[in-house]
Amino acid sequence: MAKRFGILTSGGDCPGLNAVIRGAVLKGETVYGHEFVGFKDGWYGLVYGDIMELNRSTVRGLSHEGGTILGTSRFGPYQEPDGGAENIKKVMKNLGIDGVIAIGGEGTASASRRLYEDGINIVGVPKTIDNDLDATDYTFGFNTAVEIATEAIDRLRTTGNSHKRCMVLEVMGRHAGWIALYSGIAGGAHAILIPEQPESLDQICAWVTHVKNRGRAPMVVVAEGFKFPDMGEAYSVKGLDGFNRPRLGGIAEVLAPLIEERTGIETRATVLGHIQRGGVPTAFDRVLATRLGMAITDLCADKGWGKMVALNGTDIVRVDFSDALANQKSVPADQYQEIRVIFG
Ligand SMILES: Nc1ncnc2c1ncn2[C@@H]1O[C@H](COP(=O)(O)OP(=O)(O)O)[C@@H](O)[C@H]1O
Ligand SMILES: O=P(O)(O)OC[C@H]1O[C@](O)(COP(=O)(O)O)[C@@H](O)[C@@H]1O
Ligand SMILES: [Mg+2]
Repeated sequence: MAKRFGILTSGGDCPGLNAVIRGAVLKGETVYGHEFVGFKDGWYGLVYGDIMELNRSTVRGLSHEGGTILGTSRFGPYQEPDGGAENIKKVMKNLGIDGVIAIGGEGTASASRRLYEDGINIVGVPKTIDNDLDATDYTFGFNTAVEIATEAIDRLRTTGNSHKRCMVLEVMGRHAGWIALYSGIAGGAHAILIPEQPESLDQICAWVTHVKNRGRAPMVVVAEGFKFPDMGEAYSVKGLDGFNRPRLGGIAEVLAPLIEERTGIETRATVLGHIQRGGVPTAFDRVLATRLGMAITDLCADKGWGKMVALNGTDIVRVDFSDALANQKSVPADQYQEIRVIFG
């Protein structure tokens, strides 16, 4: 019997979300005869039954479009006064929805696990540009973010060289420094600073000075979540997000004047911000997202509630929400050391 599934995108947006939606709807309709709706603005659409129809024609040409046609938010499914599993079950029943497909990061997966434990038919697709979700080798959106950050480094290097300045580029990465590490390696940065590995100002300035003494313009890449050894929390001056977590961003603006003061080298900071999350996904991300979207309809057809699809090597596999949430995927110390030896 044909089934009807509701798709939502939750948390920070990320290039490739639309490709997942398209992959799911195309395969679900073609192979299983399933029907789909989209919940608008993340969990909000599920809690309030705010939906849009999804079918072959509404997902046409979507795989190269950034953002999410469904909208996203940091609204929580248990948010008072109307959230909670019992209300959601009623909404699903009224709309004739047999299962929910939640596309999101670790926050969305935590909420999904809780809903699953409370009796909701729900499956997940991992997304985050930060690439910090365990149980999947890569998340779509990450490759796109790395490409954008690498292009930014290339551009900063030419202007830095012209003025013989030290250039500091800040990229996203709340808990994990994957974007900084990959773009920094690709762009030949002279120092890469990540949340997992505190570095002292003395050490950073020693690298910068060494580069300058060789007649080069120093290029430093820093993740927003980077901390000096004496910092308890990452730098945050922008208040809280919709889920009451500190909004990060701006550590490059702190670091640049410190470098300039300490080394005497003129230094400029650039905060790349949401440019990393916008626009057209790379081919790699479109392929990964489309495959995950198609695989999630197989999971729905098999009633694999409580699970997510994930990339393992070149295969799309199924993992429990709990396994995906057991660990955060941080940059391992040895991978950082591997590149750190050539800093400066
Ligand atoms: N443990 C949790 N229990 C219930 N809801 C949660 C939980 N963690 C996150 N959420 C909800 O899911 C939303 C998406 O999570 P968030 O961390 O913001 O994005 P992402 O899913 O991209 O990591 C949050 O803003 C919050 O409303
Ligand atoms: O400005 P926003 O939308 O609150 O999000 C900023 C955060 O979202 C991210 O881009 C992605 O995080 P999530 O994947 O957990 O949503 C982080 O790198 C960044 O700290
Ligand atoms: Mg998150």
